[in-house]
Amino acid sequence: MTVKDILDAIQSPESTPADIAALPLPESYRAITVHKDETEMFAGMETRAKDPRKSIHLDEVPLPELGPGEALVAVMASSVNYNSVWTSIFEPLSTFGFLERYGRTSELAKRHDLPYHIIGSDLAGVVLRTGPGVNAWQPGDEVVAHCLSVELESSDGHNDTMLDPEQRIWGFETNFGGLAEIALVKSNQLMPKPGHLSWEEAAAPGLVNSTAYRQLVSRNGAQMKQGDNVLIWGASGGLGSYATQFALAGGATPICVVSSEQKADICRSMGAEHIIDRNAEDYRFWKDENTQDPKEWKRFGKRIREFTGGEDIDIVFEHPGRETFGASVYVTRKGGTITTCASTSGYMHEYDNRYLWMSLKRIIGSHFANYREAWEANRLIAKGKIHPTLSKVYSLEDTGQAAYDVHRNLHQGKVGVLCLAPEEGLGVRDEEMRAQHIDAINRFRNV
Ligand SMILES: C/C=C/C(=O)SCCNC(=O)CCNC(=O)[C@H](O)C(C)(C)COP(=O)(O)OP(=O)(O)OC[C@H]1O[C@@H](n2cnc3c(N)ncnc32)[C@H](O)[C@@H]1OP(=O)(O)O
Ligand SMILES: NC(=O)C1=CN([C@@H]2O[C@H](COP(=O)(O)OP(=O)(O)OC[C@H]3O[C@@H](n4cnc5c(N)ncnc54)[C@H](OP(=O)(O)O)[C@@H]3O)[C@@H](O)[C@H]2O)C=CC1
Repeated sequence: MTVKDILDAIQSPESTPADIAALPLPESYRAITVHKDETEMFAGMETRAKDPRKSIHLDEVPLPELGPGEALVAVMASSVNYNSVWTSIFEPLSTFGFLERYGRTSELAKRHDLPYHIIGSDLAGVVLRTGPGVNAWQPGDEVVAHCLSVELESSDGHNDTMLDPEQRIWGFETNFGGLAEIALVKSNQLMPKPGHLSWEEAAAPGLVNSTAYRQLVSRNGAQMKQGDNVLIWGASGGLGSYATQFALAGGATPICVVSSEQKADICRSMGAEHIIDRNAEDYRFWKDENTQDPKEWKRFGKRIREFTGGEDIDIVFEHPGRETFGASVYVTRKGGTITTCASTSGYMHEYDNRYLWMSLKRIIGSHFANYREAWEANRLIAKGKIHPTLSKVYSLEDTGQAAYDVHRNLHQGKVGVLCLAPEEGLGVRDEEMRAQHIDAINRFRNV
């Protein structure tokens, strides 16, 4: 039995769930990996020069054993997230340390501690097998998977599954991720695939959409409400393209920051009216590597006030980190919120704390989304209220190039990867609903 036979069975209109369940599993499959013996390959280089095309490999790997509560999924498509960029450049640290630490926790978790790391934190595909104790999902089910892996043996995570002490991001802090022909997930990561989307469209939103939902909308995040002025950095990027949609759909006013006219046009096409091109307006928040320029914060704040009729920002959707954080804290209104989930430009932030405490602002740390939030975010995609922002699709062989493009900020929205799907556009089950939303679904394509 080969992976090709699995694909044939999935694509055959005659296949029943029983046929999929009866398929023998292959001994090996193709997967995108980084190698443990290469973690020092970029030592001494500046971040920008580290090239994912050199560290990312396409390998034939053995199929992992299926454990209780788990599922093996035939991956039709996946997407590139920035966490795979971090893994591929071994920053801020090598992810093999995460796999070693996980491997020490139990006999079953030892499977993850390997000399190669199969990366990727999104998938759309078909359930092949489920382990003992899995009842809600069957072979043949068409699914997407969110990337929250938890054990839930500690009460710490029982209200909010992100607070589990054994919380991990699948395909980043665990092995057997989604950039592969087959993936291993915990069954509670599975969610129904939205029927109006193709495999690659369905695989695109998962991680970033769920993260933006918690960070901006959820009671665990900024609790955005109607009329809020929301400053969104990278508003046409992975996270930002969903934050912009949430702001617009929720009756808030996004103030979108981008770095080119082309990206400004994308934001306008989503319905945003207030757009700041940070390149054209040439903000220099840092005079040199160690000194910020509050005059530039003020110039930025004045520009925002021009848009809002004098109002300041209720919520900042932060992720660039060091480069922008001082400005983000400054432009937030009295009592407003800065919510942050990342530090792409550097994690040692500096800001003037007087503007935080004297104006009673709050900084909220946010990370991915709990089970429920991930489910709610996927439901919004399935209902056609939020749309994928897929721009370009790569083959599995070209994943290194896809990660390079994301690392160098050459992409728009999300980039997809075809895993088993032989071409784009397959997997749509609800043509009628698709037709209703087709312009929004294609908004980011080939721009
Ligand atoms: C969904 C997608 C998401 C993204 O894309 S996010 C972006 C990508 N992700 C990242 O860049 C994050 C990568 N991860 C990291 O950089 C590291 O992962 C962390 C900095 C988050 C954590 O570092 P660590 O070294 O793993 O954790 P420690 O908690 O510092 O543990 C080291 C030792 O320090 C002890 N310790 C922790 N807190 C305290 C404390 N408050 N007082 C004293 N000791 C402490 C621990 O127990 C442990 O000890 P012992 O080594 O013996 O096990
Ligand atoms: N904690 C979590 O759960 C999650 C964290 N992340 C992290 O968030 C970060 C962003 O992810 P994602 O949105 O998918 O990435 P993308 O690269 O798709 O988008 C980020 C956008 O941010 C803007 N940007 C980048 N650098 C700067 C800068 N120095 N100053 C201002 N704007 C900047 C760029 O837009 P432009 O050039 O148009 O301004 C870029 O397109 C990554 O570090 C990622 O690891 C992502 C998802 C989940």
